[in-house]
Amino acid sequence: MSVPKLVDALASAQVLFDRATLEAAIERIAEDIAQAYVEGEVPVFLTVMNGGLPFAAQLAFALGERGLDLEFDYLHATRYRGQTSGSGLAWLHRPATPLHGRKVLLADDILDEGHTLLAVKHWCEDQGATEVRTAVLAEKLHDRCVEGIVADHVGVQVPDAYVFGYGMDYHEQGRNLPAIYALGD
Ligand SMILES: O=P(O)(O)OC[C@H]1O[C@H](OP(=O)(O)OP(=O)(O)O)[C@H](O)[C@@H]1O
Ligand code: HPA
Repeated sequence: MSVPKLVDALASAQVLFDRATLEAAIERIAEDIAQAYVEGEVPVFLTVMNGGLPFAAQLAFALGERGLDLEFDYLHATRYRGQTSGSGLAWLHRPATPLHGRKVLLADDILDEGHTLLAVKHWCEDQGATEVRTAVLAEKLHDRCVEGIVADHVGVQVPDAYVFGYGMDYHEQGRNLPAIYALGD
């Protein structure tokens, strides 16, 4: 089966948030997060790959600028696998850093139905993390979110449409677009 083309999606897509707006949102999140830790604390900073990568990188710099050191690790859990609707969550990589007794800061691109963040948060707690703080660049507005998960820090709210760019893929394309787009009809 042929892969839908990014160029065709872009032709009918709508820009929801441009780069400057997203960068400002990340600075705002960083300000709040930096205040949530006491001096000298070093949380384990877990990037949820792949989509969380651009957001996590920018957030990490913004936190470094504010004097918060981070211990980096990452995980890869996926339930969309390049498609525009989700199914069962598959773990492709788990963090190697022991989480027992540690504070964890999770960074992901989007909280949509919430299954991914909820499962990852529970897993960190099962590993013995003393606190799991969650930060997402975007939160999708609808009433299909699984119970028990609310992101602690949210950059922007997006409408109930498939969105891509700034880490999020359109059939594994467009992750490095420096804006968030909503897919058109
Ligand atoms: O709130 P949910 O409905 O669970 O969806 C959110 C998750 O879906 C996307 O990951 P995806 O499965 O597409 O993996 P990817 O980051 O590798 O693209 C996104 O990066 C989040 O991790
Ligand atoms: O709207 C979305 N776009 C990209 N990836 C996603 N993962 C969950 N929802 C989305």
